[in-house]
This record gives sequence, C-alpha cells and structure tokens, in this order.
Amino acid sequence: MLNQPNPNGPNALLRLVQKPDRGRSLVATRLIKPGEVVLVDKPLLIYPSSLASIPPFCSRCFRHLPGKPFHCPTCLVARFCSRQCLSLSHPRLLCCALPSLICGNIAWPTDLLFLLSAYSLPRYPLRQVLSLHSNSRFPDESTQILHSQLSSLIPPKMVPLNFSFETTSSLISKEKTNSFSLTPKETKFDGRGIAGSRAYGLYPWASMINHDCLPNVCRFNYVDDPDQENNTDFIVRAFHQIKEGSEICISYVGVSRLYGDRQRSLMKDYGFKCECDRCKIESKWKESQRKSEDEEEEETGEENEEQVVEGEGEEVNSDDEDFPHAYFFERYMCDCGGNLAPLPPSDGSVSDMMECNCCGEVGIDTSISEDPNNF
Ligand SMILES: C[S@@+](CC[C@H](N)C(=O)[O-])C[C@H]1O[C@@H](n2cnc3c(N)ncnc32)[C@H](O)[C@@H]1O
Repeated sequence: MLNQPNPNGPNALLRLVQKPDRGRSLVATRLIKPGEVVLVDKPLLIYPSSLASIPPFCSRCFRHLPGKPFHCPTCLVARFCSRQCLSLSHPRLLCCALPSLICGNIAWPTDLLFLLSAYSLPRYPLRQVLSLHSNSRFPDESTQILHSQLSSLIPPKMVPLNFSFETTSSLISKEKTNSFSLTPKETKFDGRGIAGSRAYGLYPWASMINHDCLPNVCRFNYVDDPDQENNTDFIVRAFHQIKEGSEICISYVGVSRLYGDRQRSLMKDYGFKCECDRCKIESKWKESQRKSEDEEEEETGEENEEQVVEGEGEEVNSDDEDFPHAYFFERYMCDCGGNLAPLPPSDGSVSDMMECNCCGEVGIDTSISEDPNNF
C-alpha cells in the first residue's frame, strides 16, 4: 500500500525499511542537518477529539471560528471558518449523525466521531488506514456496544459496503496506535500526553515513525498559524545532525518521564518493550527506585502518577557518567515541557535559533557553536 516514498515528493529525505525488531521504519536517505524538515505529511483523516470541539472550531481545519462562521446546510451543526473549508465539506456519515450525537447521551463519543469519519473515507484512504500497524488489543467488550451504537447512527441507505464488526474493531485498534493530536500552541505539555487536544489525525508517513526515548526528530504543530495554509500537516524536524541510513524516531511519550513510567505506557498503549540506548542505561540506573515505585503500586493497586522531571534538581548531573543523555535535557527541553529544535537551515547554514514545539517560543541557542555534531 504505502510501499516507497515518492522520491520527488516531500518525503524524499526518508526511505521506508523493514526492521526485524520493530517492523516498518523510516531511515534518512542522506545526511540531515539540525532543524531540517524531514517530513511534511498530509492527513488521511482528521476528526474532532470530542463533541466539545464542534462549536468553537472549524469542522474542516480546526482553527478558531470567526464571528460569522459558515454553517453546514445539511446538518446545521458543523461550522466552517471560510467558504473554502465549507466547500470541502465534512465526512458524510459524520454530517448525518451529528444532530443525534449532539442531542444524545452517548458513551465513547470520540470513538464514534472517529468511526463515522473513517467509514466516510473513499476506498483507497480507508484501505491505507486499515494497513497501519496495530497492537491488537481490540476487539474488547466495548467494541460490540460501539459497533451497535454506530449502526444505529447510520441510516440503512448510507451503510458503507465494508461496514462490519471486524472492520470497526480493526479501525479502532489502528486509531489507538497511530493517531496524533492537533493541539494549540498555548497548551501546556503535562509530561504524559497533551491536554487540550481539539482534533486527532491519522497520517500515512508519520505512522511509520518508530519510538525512541531519546528521539532525533520532533513534530511541529501549527494548527493556529495564520501563515500556514495547510495547518493540519504533520511537520517533523531534526533536533541535530542525523547520519545517512539512521532511523528517525520520535518519542511516543513525554521525554521527561521516568523509565518505569515510560515502559508501562509503551507496553499498554503500543504493545512493545522499549530497548533503546537510554532505556538500557536507565534499566540499571533506576533499579532500586523502580522497585520501590512498583511495590507502592502493588500496595495501592494504582499506577504511580507522580512525575519526577529529569533535568531538574539533584537527579540530573551533566557530568554523571550514568546519565550520558543529560545533553538532551540541557539543550532540547523547553521550560514548558515541550521540545526545542533549531529553526530550519537557511541557505544551507544551520540556524542558531531554537523553537519549542509546544509553547512556540523562539530563542537563541548559545551552545550550538560548541557542538561539532551540529554542522
Ligand atoms: C506507529 S507504529 C510505527 C510503525 C510500525 N513499526 C509499522 O510497522 O507500521 C507503532 C508500532 O511500531 C512498533 N515500534 C515502534 N517503536 C518501537 C521500538 N522502539 N521498539 C519496538 N517496537 C517499536 C510497535 O509495534 C508500535 O506499536
């Protein structure tokens, strides 16, 4: 399905390869400079994160609505920021179900918003969604109820050809493993996930990016940027130089989370044990602390939600041989909890300005000239 990147397209910097321990992976086709944009990916599908996203945001691009928005003439619920967004319309099954969803008291509205949008896709993009990886946690008991609810929202003459319980289960599992949130800049990163998400998206290439607890790229989200025409594109930039043939990796979890906490999330949400270089070090380094965290959990029967932010206080010492990744926290972590990457190079020169992918602040990077890896 998604066999090879288009060598003339925006994905020319990356090549899709198969790795025995982690499946499909994206690797650099040449040396990548710090701050370079390595991927610009268009969504296969964007859907509201909850019903609360419908009134204040454009149902197409999820920007704030202007004073006089354009209403969908069919459902009268969805609203759009411009004639252009209105003319592109919204998913036909979602349009049909929105009036009932808004009035009803329905469980799992986010899953329903996703399924209604996914089942409205034309055949090829729907097949692309179904070809994404999933960690097969579904179907669970709730999927049967979800599928029945979905059936009740779709009029008989609009039932899609491939509508079935199996497809619904498969779609839900793909969504859980591959969706990315569309989040405004002012949202504070809470270390565990991003609060205040207004929509979610599925992206064909971004879904091929594997995880590393010390990522070499991060995602920039410009949903509210007035200069960004394609504001829902998934933009990935390099933190530092990446050698030809190296895999590009984002972090699926907050970089500042502790070893045990990261491992639990990655296993629960993505079904794998992370064995990256950082985890190999921290699995020894945090042994005693992890034990006490786990014992505490067993006693209370709950996960320990408390966060210790690495990179702050006495836990982190940049001279400490046990913490060779201290550089990442010193250089690429913003005070807000987001990640800092250089602005894209201009005229081939690496920028000395760093931009935060969470709060959007741009500031000078004083350490750049001291690091030979940056050029
Ligand atoms: C969003 S997909 C990434 C693309 C995926 N490798 C594929 O073949 O389509 C996420 C899944 O990739 C695998 N994965 C990602 N990072 C990994 C890592 N560091 N170690 C092992 N498996 C990983 C896990 O199975 C995870 O659920």
